[in-house]
Amino acid sequence: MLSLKVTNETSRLRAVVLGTAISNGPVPLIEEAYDPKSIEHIKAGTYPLEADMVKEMEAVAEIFKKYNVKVFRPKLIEDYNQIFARDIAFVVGNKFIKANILPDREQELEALQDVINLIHPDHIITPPEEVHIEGGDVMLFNDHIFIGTYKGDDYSSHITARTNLEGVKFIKELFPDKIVKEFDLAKSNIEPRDNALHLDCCFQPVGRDKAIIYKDGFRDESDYLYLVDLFGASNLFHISRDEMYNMNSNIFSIDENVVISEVKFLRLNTWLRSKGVIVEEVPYAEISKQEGLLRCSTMPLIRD
Ligand SMILES: NC(=[NH2+])NCCC[C@H](N)C(=O)O
Repeated sequence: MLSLKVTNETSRLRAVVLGTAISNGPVPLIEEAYDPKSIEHIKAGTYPLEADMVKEMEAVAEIFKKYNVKVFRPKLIEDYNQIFARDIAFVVGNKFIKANILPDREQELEALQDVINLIHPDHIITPPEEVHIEGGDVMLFNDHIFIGTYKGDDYSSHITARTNLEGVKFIKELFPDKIVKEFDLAKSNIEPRDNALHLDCCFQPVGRDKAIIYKDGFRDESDYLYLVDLFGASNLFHISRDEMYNMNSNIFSIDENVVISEVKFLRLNTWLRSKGVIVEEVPYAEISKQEGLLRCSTMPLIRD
């Protein structure tokens, strides 16, 4: 049995699911893609090659090995995208909450059955159908749960809006002792530079009291100011529109002072090191073409 425990984004990692790029399938048609950055690369003929993405993910697996983190991988589904393990389920405290994910991605959860079998059935939660929620939108910060959502009336026309207000309400009811704060995120089906696909595409805590943030990812300035107030302006690393597009907020913490980051995130990695953080660099630029990065492709099961 697995004793699940996750209460924040940065405590020492012990067990994690890492997605896989093996048998990722052929280049999707534009109408099959479900995020604008993939569409951009399909149109440009620069959609990432499976072999390159497999190499990038193996570099992450190596780092987990170095830090003695137990790694689970999904069972392979032939010709199916299983890179972004983060979104299909998520752990809050000792609960494993199955996501109600985009229908295009539904089969990804079945591939985790071997992991799910190791979890006490009382700790597995299946939300009702009206709840839309994906793990990339759920972020833990000790007594807080942050949730990315989209409050526009045109929610249903945005394939990039993945967590609805029913999802926020569901988490509030499930964890009455937590401070649940939702954030209304900028969405665009066509321009990846104006699209915060999930909360982790524009914000993420790092260390004990710091965070990476992209101001314009928030539709409502008061949501952004809530985080400025909570973390303190001097503890926030602000990223630009291009840095957001390159997914600088989507690094992944192994410990309060150890992160995995992309090798080309020079400005961010320099800031992290200046704060005493050990930065394990990996190439992840090919994966990033699908509008996800390191946090998106990992799902923590146990942290200290
Ligand atoms: N947690 C994340 N930000 N995940 C990114 C997932 C990207 C994937 N292309 C999708 O649209 O679903």
